[in-house]
Formats: sequence, C-alpha cells, structure tokens
Amino acid sequence: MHEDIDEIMISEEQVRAKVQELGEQITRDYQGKNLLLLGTLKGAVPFIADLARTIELPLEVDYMAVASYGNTTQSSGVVRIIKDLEGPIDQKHVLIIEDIIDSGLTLHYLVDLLRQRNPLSLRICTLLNKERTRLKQAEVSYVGFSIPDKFVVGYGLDYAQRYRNLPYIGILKPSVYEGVARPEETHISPAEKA
Ligand SMILES: O=P(O)(O)OC[C@H]1O[C@H](OP(=O)(O)OP(=O)(O)O)[C@H](O)[C@@H]1O
Ligand code: HPA
Ligand SMILES: [Mg+2]
Repeated sequence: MHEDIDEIMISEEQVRAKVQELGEQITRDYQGKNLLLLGTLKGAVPFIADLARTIELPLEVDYMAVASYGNTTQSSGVVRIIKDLEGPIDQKHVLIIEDIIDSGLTLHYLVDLLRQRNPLSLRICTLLNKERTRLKQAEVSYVGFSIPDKFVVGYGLDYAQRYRNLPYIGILKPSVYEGVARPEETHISPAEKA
C-alpha cells in the first residue's frame, strides 16, 4: 500500500466487479438508443475507460473538463469549463460518467449546462457517491459505491494532481493535506452552504 494512504476503502477487485455490474445494467437500459458516454476529465478517465469496455452496445465517448477542486480537499465552489464537447447532443442519449459526487456542485453545473442543449435524455452514472449534506442535489441513475465523508484518492481521483494511478480507492492520510486547506478558506458562499 502507498505510504500516504491510511486505509484501502475499495479494492481493485471490488472496483472491477462493480464496473462490470454497472456496464451490464447500462447495456440493458440503452438497447437501441444512440448513447453518448460523457466523461468528466480528469478524474473519471480510468472509470470510463473500464466501463465503456463492459457495455455491449454501439456508443460514442466524449469528454468535458470541469474543475473546482484545484489543489485542495474542498470544492472552491466555482466550477470552470476547461474543455467542452466536440459536437451537438440533441440527437443523443447522454450518460454523464463521474468518478465522485461530493458537494454536488460540479454535477449541478454540468446538468444545468447540458439541459440547455436538449439531449434526448440526460442521466448520471457515478462510481462513488459521498454520504454527506449536498450543497446541490441531482438525481443519480447509477451509483457504484456509497462512501463515508472521507477524502479519497486513486482510480482517477487525485489530491493536488497526485495518486490518480493507484489501482484502488484509498483514504488519504490527513497529515498529507493538513494545514494546506481548511473549510473556512473555501469560496463557497454561506447561502450555498445553507
Ligand atoms: O461534487 P463535487 O464536490 O463538485 O466534487 C466532484 C468533482 O470533483 C472532482 O473533480 P476536480 O475538480 O478535482 O477535477 P479533476 O477530475 O480534474 O480532479 C471529481 O472528479 C468530480 O468531478
Ligand atoms: O474525496 C475526494 N477525493 C478526490 N477528489 C475529490 N473531489 C471531490 N471529492 C473528492
Ligand atoms: Mg481533482
């Protein structure tokens, strides 16, 4: 195990089995539909790469890059689009593929934006769903694992751009980020927290 990891929360084998299960479910649900898997860069890359190979349907893959965490363990509250989709989605059934839903801010922003582009349908698939009070709610169709409110890394998830290459989901030792970011330093307005 990596020296900065306190505990493995979800093993490589557990991730693999869950991805297979989700892929089979998506294969059943999207029969005969023009499916676009929309991956969110960079965190969802390992997940979408593995998931896409378990879906036995013709499909397209595209990516959007949105970032709100920077080098901290708290959302900045400001979601920025760094890369947009390549084409229109009005003839497509769009399935957003996320690595994690935490505050819900990233997804809320993305769903609002994509709805304006009139996809045939818009649903969400996330590998991890953090059990915490959401700042923004969104209905999620496919969830891999519900996890406690700990900062996790691995299988695409980073802290300060590191640990994405760990094959498992692990809890980062607080000593790695202590003193770097505290909740009162975030830019989430009190109105959003309420
Ligand atoms: O529900 P939220 O609190 O908004 O958090 C979830 C989002 O935060 C992370 O992205 P990040 O901004 O770190 O970008 P990255 O994928 O490039 O690491 C993660 O990959 C999700 O997209
Ligand atoms: O727990 C987390 N780990 C890594 N990135 C994240 N982005 C939101 N929550 C997390
Ligand atoms: Mg990140």
